[in-house]
Amino acid sequence: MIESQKSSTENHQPKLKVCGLTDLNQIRELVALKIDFLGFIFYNKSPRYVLNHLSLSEISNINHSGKVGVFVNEDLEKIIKISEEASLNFIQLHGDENEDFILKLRKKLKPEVEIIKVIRIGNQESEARTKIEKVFDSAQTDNHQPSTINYLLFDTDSKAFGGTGKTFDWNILNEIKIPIPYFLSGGISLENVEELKNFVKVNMFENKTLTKLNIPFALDINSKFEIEPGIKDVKKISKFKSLIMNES
Ligand SMILES: O=C(O)c1ccccc1N[C@@H]1O[C@H](COP(=O)(O)O)[C@@H](O)[C@H]1O
Repeated sequence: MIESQKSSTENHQPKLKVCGLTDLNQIRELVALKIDFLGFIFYNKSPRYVLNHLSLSEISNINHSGKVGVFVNEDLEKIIKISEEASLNFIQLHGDENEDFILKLRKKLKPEVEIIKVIRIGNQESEARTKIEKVFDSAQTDNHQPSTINYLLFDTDSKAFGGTGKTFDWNILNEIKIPIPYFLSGGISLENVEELKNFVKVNMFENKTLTKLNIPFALDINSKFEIEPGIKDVKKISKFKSLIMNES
């Protein structure tokens, strides 16, 4: 486990990712706010498609160690090229990428670039469990390195893949053993912040039989903190951060 994973699970304070960024001034404000992860969407069907607004070299010049590129069923060579030219630190696979693809990607990516695999959750706990097990079972049978996937990210299932602003039932995760740190995503907003804090607390104090990793490693916010797609409401993000960090 890398240092950043250790510190977050030990102090139980989830980190924060803001996704769908397209504006350099806003990115500077978020860097000043010490947001842990900055998400850029490289899916051209998204209304937050970053390359309509910023070039790869502009993204590369952003001085931050948590730059996440979000891809949906993208060509492997294209992910590698974008990852290198934009100096990304994390690759978020938000589509139906299979284990074979992920292994090939791992081999071609720079070793320091980490992989976040998204699992889209519907209404069924059993389905969520199967999806998680599938990712890790095949990793073992194929002799994959344990570090092929560094993080999971749970988002609400949808035909649009992501950015729907819809939540799933987080309690589905309560009884599932999640083997690596995860990002919690999907419709997180100021309106469900108390519910969210409660979810984190339940996993911290009541699920003693489960690993501490069941506490989200990071929270991922997006469409519920926007003025329009890709343009964030930085004040709202700052308020959310204070509430989550118990600063107010
Ligand atoms: O935001 C998008 O447009 C998007 C499109 C395709 C795949 C992922 C996308 N965003 C990711 O969706 C989740 C949740 O967003 P929301 O809070 O429900 O709006 C987040 O992880 C984004 O990375």
